[in-house]
This record gives sequence, C-alpha cells and structure tokens, in this order.
Amino acid sequence: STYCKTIIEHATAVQRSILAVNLDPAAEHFDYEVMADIRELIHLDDAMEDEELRFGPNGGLVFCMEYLVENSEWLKEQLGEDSDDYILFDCPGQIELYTHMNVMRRLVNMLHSMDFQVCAVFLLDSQFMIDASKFFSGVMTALATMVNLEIPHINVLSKVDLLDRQSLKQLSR
Ligand SMILES: Nc1nc2c(ncn2[C@@H]2O[C@H](COP(=O)(O)OP(=O)(O)OP(=O)(O)O)[C@@H](O)[C@H]2O)c(=O)[nH]1
Repeated sequence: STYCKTIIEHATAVQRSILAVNLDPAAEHFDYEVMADIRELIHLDDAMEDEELRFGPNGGLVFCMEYLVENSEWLKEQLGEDSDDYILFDCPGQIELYTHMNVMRRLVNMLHSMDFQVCAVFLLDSQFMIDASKFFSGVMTALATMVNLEIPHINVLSKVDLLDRQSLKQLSR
C-alpha cells in the first residue's frame, strides 16, 4: 500500500494519471483513492463470519480471491474500457497466494484476456537481505512467484530507510 501511495504521488507530480484498485479483502485503510475495491464485492469478514464457511483468516483470504476470479465480470465492469489506463493493483500480502497457489495466476490470465499488459512488483522487506537464512527465504520466495506468475517481474526492496549503518553495509555487500 505504501508503494502504491508513493507511485501515485509521483505520478501526480509528473502529471501522469495512475489509477489504483484495492484487491486486499482484509485492507483496513490506505491513503489513496481507488477506482475499485474488492471489499465492495467481498470482505474477509464475510468469509470468516459465514456460518457455513467458517474460514480462518488464511482460508478466508484465499476464498475471497477465488470469489473475485469467479466473479470476473464485477472487476471488468469496474475497470471499464479505457485501454490507455495504467492501473496499480494493491494485492494481499499472504505469500502462498503467489508462491504455490494458482489464484493470482488466474487473475493475471483474466487481466491478459482483457488486453492488459501485466507486470508484478514484488515488495521485499530489506531486513530479508541481511541475514543468510532470510536472504535465501526472500530470494526463493521471489523466484517461486516469478515462476508461478510468468509475467515481467520487478523486485523492490522496501524499508531500506529502517536499516542501521551495519545492516546497510551488509546489504551493499
Ligand atoms: N519506514 C518505512 N516504513 C514503511 C515502508 N514501507 C512500508 N512501511 C510501513 O510498514 C507498514 C506496512 O506497510 P503497508 O504498505 O501497509 O504494507 P502492506 O503490505 O500493504 O500491508 P497489508 O495491508 O498487510 O498487505 C506501514 O506502517 C508502513 O508505513 C518503508 O519503505 N519505510
């Protein structure tokens, strides 16, 4: 969400129009306007509070994303027909959606079928880069996501500003 906010602010400063869509059914707040919000279709609470479904947070989130893909007409309607749009989709953070499930891949396929050119921007906490086991975990997670989604993919290190001097040295190394 911070990435989306920052890019939208940058776009405004350079007089480009970038739209945003919230695809996180559990989002509590974000500091930018969206053209569509999955929570209007389904909210995580709907899946967790339903007497029949009785999902926990993870199962509920997967259910919501599958519900979105199965109700693709809703998203198509929200996105409209303007082919020049540049749209940021703020996606949920649960990593299994990207590494070994196919729901986000199905979402990508759906966007492709609507003639969107889709690029993944993978945010990785820079803390992951300064410790050997976390480094491998972060790199392998990014790789699994690339293999799973099969689209152009940009890895972005976030929270670099929070690293201390020692960690920054480690990061450059
Ligand atoms: N200092 C600093 N804080 C950051 C940075 N990126 C994110 N944060 C903070 O980290 C917290 C989580 O960031 P979000 O952008 O909400 O992360 P998210 O992945 O959208 O979170 P979910 O809603 O769980 O999907 C917020 O308090 C942000 O202000 C960064 O680059 N530097």
